[in-house]
Amino acid sequence: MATLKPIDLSGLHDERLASSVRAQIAEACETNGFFQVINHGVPVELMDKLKEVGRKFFDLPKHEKLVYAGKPVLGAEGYGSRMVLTDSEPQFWREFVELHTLPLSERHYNYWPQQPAEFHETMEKYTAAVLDLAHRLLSVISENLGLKPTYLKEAMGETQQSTVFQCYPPCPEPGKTLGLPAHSDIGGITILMQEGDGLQVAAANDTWELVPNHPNAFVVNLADQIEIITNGRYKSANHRAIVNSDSTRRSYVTFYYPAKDQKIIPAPELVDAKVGPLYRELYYLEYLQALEAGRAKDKRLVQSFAINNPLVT
Ligand SMILES: O=C(O)CCC(=O)C(=O)O
Ligand SMILES: [Fe+2]
Repeated sequence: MATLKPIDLSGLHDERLASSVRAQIAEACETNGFFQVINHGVPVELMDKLKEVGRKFFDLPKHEKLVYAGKPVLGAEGYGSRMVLTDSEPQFWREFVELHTLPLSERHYNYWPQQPAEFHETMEKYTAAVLDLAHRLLSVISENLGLKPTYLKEAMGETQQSTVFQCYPPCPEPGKTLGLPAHSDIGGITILMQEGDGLQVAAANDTWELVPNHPNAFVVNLADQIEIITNGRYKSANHRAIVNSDSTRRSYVTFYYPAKDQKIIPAPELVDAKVGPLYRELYYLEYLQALEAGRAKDKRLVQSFAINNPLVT
């Protein structure tokens, strides 16, 4: 499992190893689109620094964090918290800060914490390094599919990027809630680092498989728009975050996704001429609207864009 044994990306620069690394990425993408990477080119000191500024922010008194409170609407930015225990629907047990970083015009600095003082500079450096990693991964993934290296990047148009700092405090009754309920990511590709175990990905027979925390590794997962663009060759897997009773867990999640007016189309090269495309064309805005209208409980959101096809489950 590529989530258990991280893929060593340094091999991409070594002629003798590159094809094996590419094959490992292809296999992970075909399995469930979840894998971990090490030696990925993002400096470890920068990863540690982002974790440090995140931790220092969450450790501030509540009233100082509320200065950055976001509005409860889709695509909102800023600080928020939801701590719900219930016997019925899975709920949230988390604090978070969500910040847009790209395009530059979407950086709303009023939501960016002023404390700790190094927050802004660290965010800027970290998200630039993670953007570069996203582009390198998208290029390998495109080539693995027989497409030109820039295919997936271009298919998503002008890059949008945001980072969510997630903080899951200890929970007195972890069986009665979830950090984050099951979902697939709606954008293109997600790059996450975690502190502590708690991320789980859907496995066979309605079970959940832990994505173990490897220090200095990133967890990469493919999201819904990649599923559509690859015409279902690569799936966007459901995942969730569980909580525990004795320690705080944090994760730092960077989303890469299309602009609202970007048209998303299954790559013609990946469409079987006899079967036709498995998903319909859409503008990304329609996807956001479908999300806002509510996810169907028993199916993944991306299935509502499938063209009546039993191959899309
Ligand atoms: O905290 C985690 O490990 C999962 C976060 C996640 O899935 C998300 O933010 O979309
Ligand atoms: Fe997610």
